[in-house]
Amino acid sequence: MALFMINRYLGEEEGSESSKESRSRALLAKLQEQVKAREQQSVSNRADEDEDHCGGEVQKKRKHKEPETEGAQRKTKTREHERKTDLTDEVASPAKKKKKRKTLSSEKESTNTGDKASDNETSVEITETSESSLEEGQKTEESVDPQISQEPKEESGSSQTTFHVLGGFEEKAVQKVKRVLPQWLAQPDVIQRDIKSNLIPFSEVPGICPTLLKKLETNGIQNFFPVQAEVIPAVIESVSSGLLLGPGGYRPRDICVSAPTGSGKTLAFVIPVVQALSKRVVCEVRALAVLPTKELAQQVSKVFSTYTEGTGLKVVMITGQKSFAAEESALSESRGGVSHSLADIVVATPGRLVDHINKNSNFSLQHLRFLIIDEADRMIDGMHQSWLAQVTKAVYRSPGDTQTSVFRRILPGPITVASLTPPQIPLQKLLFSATLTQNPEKLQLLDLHQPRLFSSTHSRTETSTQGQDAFNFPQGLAEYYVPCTLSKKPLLILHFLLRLKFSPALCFTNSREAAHRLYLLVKLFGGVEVAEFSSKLNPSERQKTLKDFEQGKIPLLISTDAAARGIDINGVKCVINYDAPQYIRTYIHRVGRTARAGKAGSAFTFLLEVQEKSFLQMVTDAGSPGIERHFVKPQALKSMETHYEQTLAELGNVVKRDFAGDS
Ligand SMILES: Nc1ncnc2c1ncn2[C@@H]1O[C@H](COP(=O)(O)OP(=O)(O)OP(=O)(O)O)[C@@H](O)[C@H]1O
Repeated sequence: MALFMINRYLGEEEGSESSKESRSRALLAKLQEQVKAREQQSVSNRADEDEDHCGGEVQKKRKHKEPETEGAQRKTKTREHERKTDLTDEVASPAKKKKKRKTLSSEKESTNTGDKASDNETSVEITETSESSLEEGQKTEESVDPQISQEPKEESGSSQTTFHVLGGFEEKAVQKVKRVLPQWLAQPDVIQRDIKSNLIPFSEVPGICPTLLKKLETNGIQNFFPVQAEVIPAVIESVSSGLLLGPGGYRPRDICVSAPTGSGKTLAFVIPVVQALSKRVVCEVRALAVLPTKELAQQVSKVFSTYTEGTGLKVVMITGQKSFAAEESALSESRGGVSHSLADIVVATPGRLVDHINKNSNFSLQHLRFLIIDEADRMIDGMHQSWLAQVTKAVYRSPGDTQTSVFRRILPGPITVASLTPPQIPLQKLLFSATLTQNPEKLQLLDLHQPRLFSSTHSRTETSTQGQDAFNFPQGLAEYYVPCTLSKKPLLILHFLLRLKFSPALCFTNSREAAHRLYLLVKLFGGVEVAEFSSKLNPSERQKTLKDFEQGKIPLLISTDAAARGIDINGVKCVINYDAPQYIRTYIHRVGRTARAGKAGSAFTFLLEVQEKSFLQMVTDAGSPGIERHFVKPQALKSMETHYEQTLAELGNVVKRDFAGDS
C-alpha cells in the first residue's frame, strides 16, 4: 500500500548535466543551420551586387526577376509567419511583445541605413526569416530566444558576418519542492497539551473495566490525562471484536502517539493492553513492549506489573539484567515434553530480544497481538539492529511452512477476500514518543498498517522555519539559558545548588568523562551531596543511584544522556544542561525530566558565547514557547572563587590518581 505521498522533483531537473548538454546541442544545431542559411544568402547577395556593378541590361533583368520569385515566396512565408506570430503574440506576455517590437524597430533601423531598396528588403527578409526559425526553436528552448532575437540588430551594420554570441541562458526560477505529508500525519487526532486544565474524569472515557478503574484510583490516579482519554478508547475499540479481528472483521489500524514528555503515555498503552489480554484463556506472549534502555524497560515493566496484579497475566522482562538462562526459565517451561509460555507480556530491550528470538527455541511470538514501541523515534534510529525484522519473522510463519492450522499466521499483504478468509491474529503496532518523527520515510521502516496518529503537534510547518520537526514542550516548563564562560561553568553549578537552592537538580553533560570530572569537582568542593549516572556504573549501581535521587538522598545527580529519555523521577525541580545538547530531540528529552504530569519545573542551559545563536535558533525552530536569558553576575560567584581554585588544583591530583588506577 502506498502509505506516503512525497512530492519530489516537481520541476525538471534544472541542474542536471544531461539536460544542459542536450539544450546546448540543440542550440548549436540551430545556430549552425542559421549560419548556413546566411552564408548562402550572403553569397547570393554578393553575386547580385557584382551583377549590379558589372552586368548589363540582361543581367539587371535577371536580377529583378530572381528576387521577384524568390522574394515573393519568402515574403509569403514571412507574412504567413507574421500572422502566426501575431496570433501567438496575442496570448504572449507584454514583455515578449515589447521584445518583438524592439527587434522589428532594429530591423527598420538597419533598413533605413541601407543604400538600396533591394538590399534593405533582403536585410529585412533575412532578419525575419532568422526570427521565424528562432520562433520555431522557441517551442523547444525558450531561454535561447531573447539572445538570438537580438542578433540581427548587431548584424545589421554588417549583414555579412556570421558571428554569434553564445551562452547567457535565461535563468529559470527553480520551483521549490513542497512538503506534502500524508493525511494521517498532516491531520492527526489532536491531544491537548495543557494537562492541568484538561483532566478527564473516568466517567467520560468509555469501555474501561471497573477493576482497572479501581486500580487506577488505588494508585492515586483520579482523572485521565488528555493522551490517555484519546488513546485508551482507540486501542480498546480495536479489540472490540476479540483478539482475532479488528472492527468490521478487518485488521486493526496501527496507532502512533506523539505527546509531550511526562504527559502519561505509559498508562495510555498499559491500561488497554491489560484490559484486552485479561480475557485470554491460554498463556502466550501476546504483548511485547520494546524500549531502548534497561532502566526504561524496568520502569514500564513495573507499571505493567502493577496493573496486571490479580488478573492472572504474567509480565516478564528480558533486558540482560539477569542471566540468559534465568530469562529463559522465566519465559517458558516444559511440561510433558511440550513448551508452555509463562509470559503474557514481555518487556524487552532490542538486543536481548533478538538473542531470545534466535537462541531460545521455546520463545514464541506466534500469538503476538500488540507490539508496543516506546521512544519510537529512538527505536527507529536503532533499526540497524534489525530487531523489527526479526520480530516480524518470528511472528509470521515462513513461506515454506506447511502448517495447516486455521490459526496459521501469514504475513499480511493487500486486503482481498482471500487474504481475509482465514481468521488470524492481527499484529497491531502501538508507537509512542515525545519526539515522534514526522519523516514518512523513517516511519515507513515500521511498515505501519493504516496508521492513526494522536499528536499534540499539528504540523511541523506551522512553527518551524527550516523544515525541522516541531515538538510540544510540557506546559509547566520554564526554559532559561545562562550565558557563561568555560572556566566559570563549574562555579555556576555550585552557585545554583548552594545559593539558589535549586534541588533536586538533574545535571546533564555530553560525555561520561565530563560527568565524572564534574562529579569529582562538586564532591571535592563540598557542601552538596552529589552522584553520577552513566554507563560507567553497572546496572544495579545505576538502579540504586536513581532510587537515592528519587528519595531525595542526593540533591544533585550528574548524568550523561543515559537518564535523558523516559526516566520518570518524581519531584525533579530543575534540569541543568551543563553541556548544551547538540540535537533538539536530546534537549526535549533532557528538559522533560522536570515539569512532568502537569507540574512546574525549570530548565537551565549553560551556553558559551559561540553556542548562543545556533542553540537559540534550534530551540525556537522546534516550537519552544520561549527561552529566557538568566544572567548570573560575576560578583555573585566571587566569594566561591578562592575555594574553587584550591579545589581545581586538588582535582588535578585526583584525576591523575584515577587515570593511573585505570591504566
Ligand atoms: N492520569 C494521571 N494522573 C496522575 N498522574 C499520572 C496520570 N497518568 C500518568 N501519571 C504520572 O505522570 C508521570 C509521567 O507519566 P509517563 O512516565 O507515562 O510519561 P511519558 O509521557 O511516558 O513521558 P516520557 O515521554 O518522558 O517518557 C508518571 O509519574 C505517572 O505516574
